[in-house]
Amino acid sequence: MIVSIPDVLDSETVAAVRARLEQGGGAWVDGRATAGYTGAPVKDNQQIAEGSQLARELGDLVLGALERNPLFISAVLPNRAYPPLFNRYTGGQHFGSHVDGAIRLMPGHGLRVRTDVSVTMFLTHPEEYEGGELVVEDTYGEHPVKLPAGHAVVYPATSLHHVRPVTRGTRLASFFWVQSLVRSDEQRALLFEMDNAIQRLGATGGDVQARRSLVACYHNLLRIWSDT
Ligand SMILES: O=C(O)CCC(=O)C(=O)O
Ligand SMILES: [Fe+2]
Repeated sequence: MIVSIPDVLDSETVAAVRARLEQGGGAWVDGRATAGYTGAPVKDNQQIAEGSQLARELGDLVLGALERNPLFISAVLPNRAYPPLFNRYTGGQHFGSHVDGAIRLMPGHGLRVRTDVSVTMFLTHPEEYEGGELVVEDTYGEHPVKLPAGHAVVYPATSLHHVRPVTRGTRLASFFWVQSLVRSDEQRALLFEMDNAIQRLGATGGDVQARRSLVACYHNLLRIWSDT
């Protein structure tokens, strides 16, 4: 399930984050620093050094905004998140097809995060650069994603994906992974659809008892399918 989450960061916050990243100077390092042995040969970008003060501060801001976003919560059912990273592609840089590693060690914690959901938060406007689409591959084909600054996309970390070459301008983004309460993308998608239907029934003042039964089913499925 690929879900776009609009308006996570407002334009002032995007501008403030970008200003900090653009002054990042020496904090920008070769993106291969965090790539595994299949990702590294196809990865050509830069990232803010993992664990740096800048990545921590801006990462908290991105994560805080997503954790207050009802659509993100409903689609991802987050359990724990890997601290957000920040990347930059320019001058033809790209990231070839790869799958994200299943387990990541949280820097400085010794805690492991199983990567169920991958997140990209766009920080540059689509008109500012050419190319740079995040393309998620699944059994239905290739799905190119290029969203306005401040919008995020979440997609199953099980999918092969790539970022097309940025042939003009610069693409800035934040990206990270979430261990969901529900490991299976199929089960998460069902719960998401059910939650959407429940919200619509609430908004349209539909049958209150039927809605209550659906809410009970939602929670009882979550009880069966979740691990914490
Ligand atoms: O830049 C992006 O949107 C995704 C980056 C990515 O796939 C990764 O770093 O594993
Ligand atoms: Fe990736």
